[in-house]
Amino acid sequence: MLYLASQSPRRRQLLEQIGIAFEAVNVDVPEVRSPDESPVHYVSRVARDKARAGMAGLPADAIVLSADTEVVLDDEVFGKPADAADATAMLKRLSGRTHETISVVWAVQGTRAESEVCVSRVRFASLSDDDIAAYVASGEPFGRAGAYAIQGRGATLIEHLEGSFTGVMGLPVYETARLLRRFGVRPG
Ligand SMILES: Cc1cn([C@H]2C[C@H](O)[C@@H](COP(=O)(O)OP(=O)(O)OP(=O)(O)O)O2)c(=O)[nH]c1=O
Repeated sequence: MLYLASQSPRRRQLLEQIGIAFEAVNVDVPEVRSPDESPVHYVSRVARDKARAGMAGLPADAIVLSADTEVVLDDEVFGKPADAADATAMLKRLSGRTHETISVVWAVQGTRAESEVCVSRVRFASLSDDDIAAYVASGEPFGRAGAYAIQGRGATLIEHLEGSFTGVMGLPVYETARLLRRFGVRPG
């Protein structure tokens, strides 16, 4: 049986989209980057912690899938904005620049643990203060790494994407399907 250790509705929706049967379990792990930790290592570690936390109380042969997504600009990691001021500051930083989104997916079964990394490059249009204020007022930035959602109104802020749309959204489905195949999990 496959379990998705995530409270993210996006991740559940994307896993459903590819026809994989699963049950969702809620996890909540601290997301704190160590000073010397590279962005990819950090994202991977957090995603792996989610899978390990998700294993608690499940049968020994359960397969647990988890993911983490962060936005990276100039080696700085942008998680979810704390409030409107934080969202505004992040969007100002992203405006007119290209950043990376990093998504790492882990599958864990007993002592076996494997991952896939998906890095995309996203170029934002130059945004006016009014554009940013209107977007923050829409509420969409909250709960989203980097204060935007590519699957929502945020799409109007993005000039160019190089990589994986679903990876930016939170669960890179190509990489996820490839990872799950290695554990014998296929669409039903
Ligand atoms: C960049 C971007 C992020 N996001 C979301 C995906 C993730 O839900 C969130 C990043 O936070 P995460 O910490 O990766 O995930 P989460 O806390 O929402 O869910 P869980 O840990 O329970 O799996 O940002 C979008 O929905 N669209 C986007 O374009």
